[in-house]
Amino acid sequence: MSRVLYWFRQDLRLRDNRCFIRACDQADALLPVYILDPAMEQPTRWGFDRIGPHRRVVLGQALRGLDRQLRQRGSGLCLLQGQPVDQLLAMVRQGAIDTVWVEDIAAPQERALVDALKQSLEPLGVSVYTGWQSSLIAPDDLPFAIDRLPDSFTPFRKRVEQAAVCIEHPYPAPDAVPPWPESVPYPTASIDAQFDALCGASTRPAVDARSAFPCDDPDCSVDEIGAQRHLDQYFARGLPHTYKATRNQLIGKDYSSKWSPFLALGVLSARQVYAARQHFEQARGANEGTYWLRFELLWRDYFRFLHLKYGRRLYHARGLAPDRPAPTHDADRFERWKNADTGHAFIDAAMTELSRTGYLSNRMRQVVASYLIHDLGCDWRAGAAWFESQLVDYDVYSNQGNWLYLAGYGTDPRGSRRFNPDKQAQDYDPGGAYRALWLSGTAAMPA
Ligand SMILES: Cc1cc2nc3c(=O)[nH]c(=O)nc-3n(C[C@H](O)[C@H](O)[C@H](O)COP(=O)(O)OP(=O)(O)OC[C@H]3O[C@@H](n4cnc5c(N)ncnc54)[C@H](O)[C@@H]3O)c2cc1C
Repeated sequence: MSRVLYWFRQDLRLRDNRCFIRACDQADALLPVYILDPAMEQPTRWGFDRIGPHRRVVLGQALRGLDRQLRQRGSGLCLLQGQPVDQLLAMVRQGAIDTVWVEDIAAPQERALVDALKQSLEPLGVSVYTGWQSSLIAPDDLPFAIDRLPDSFTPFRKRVEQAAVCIEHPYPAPDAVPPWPESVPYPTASIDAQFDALCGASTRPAVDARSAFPCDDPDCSVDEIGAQRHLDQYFARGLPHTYKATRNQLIGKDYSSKWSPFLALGVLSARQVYAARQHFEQARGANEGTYWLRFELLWRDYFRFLHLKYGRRLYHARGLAPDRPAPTHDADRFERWKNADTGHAFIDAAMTELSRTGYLSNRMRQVVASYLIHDLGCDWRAGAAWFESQLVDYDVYSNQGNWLYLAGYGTDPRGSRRFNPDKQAQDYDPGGAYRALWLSGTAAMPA
């Protein structure tokens, strides 16, 4: 009799969740667990909450959705709160668990937790298995070993494209999930009540009708069913064909795919997105828009592979460029940036959008990050931490990689990247509609 515990982290889905499928195959009894870690409730070293209100909303949606999927298959989600290793150790004892499965996340804190878990459990005879599954391309399918990953994106993309690397098909969800171990009782309260009790239902942010990704709208629900619905409507409306032309716009729901919140919580896999895109190209034709979506997914992979190659070094103040001067910081300027009070209308509009909605276009992420680092002289790590707190699509790899890249401590061969905010406003908000939307509500504003 094999009793397995599956620890869900950034993979809150059943479809194309290879580690979960393997755990199900192996188990006679299986306990699916998610842990709310109090470390995430601690303020950051920069003095604000590590998880802001919009991130709590999407996490709640994803966990409720996962619980529904599990219940439909005769199981359910065991929601715990506490230090993860302690919690898992207690559940292993209570459930007489012999095997733990968890997705591999190649970021230092996430890896340290798994290392600590192995140290606690392996002496007890409990095996801990990890599996890599968050990239589009499996690392073993790359045309080079990971330590030979090119140090900038373009050669990486070219080599992957030249090698015509094959992308695996997504796996279906398991039809049934093994029952919980008998010694672990199902909770009496619903997952809604548990989540609200643990995370505080009263802290829900107000709905903002201007949002480019209104996470309170049922159409945007960040769970497995919502992800499929979102994907279906995006392709059905032919939006990939216009993606290249619209991707730098700033207002509305459709200028970019808005796949990122689903991917970040893991309610959708990159392979599912890719398969849908392939199907769309076969049925309705490829063009530069469909190509460019693939191109962006390769950026997402690139930051993942950089973590596999460099790990902890990406978290040093000077990242991959130890010979460059260390970042400077000014706490007062940082506060003003974060609170949309810099006096630069384009920047303040974006920082308002971010804190009101938890989403920001890629263009404005680049502009405000560059402004913080290169115009205000602040530490990129403070900016990265603020994005981590706010973004509904926070993804450790993409966030760290993009901030490092803009600060010039990453892999960009051109060194640091400054975006001139006045020119950016002229180019991307020539009529001032974006600034008007976020600074005064509605009225158009001169450039
Ligand atoms: C400073 C900074 C921080 C960022 N932090 C995050 C983050 O925490 N989480 C996150 O998912 N993305 C992050 N990005 C990347 C990018 O801004 C978002 O992925 C994108 O805006 C999400 O919207 P979308 O899904 O509509 O993207 P689309 O433009 O429709 O792109 C499709 C998908 O490609 C991927 N992608 C697109 N651009 C990038 C990129 N530059 N880097 C990595 N992947 C990309 C995403 O998975 C995205 O969902 C950051 C960018 C910057 C400049």
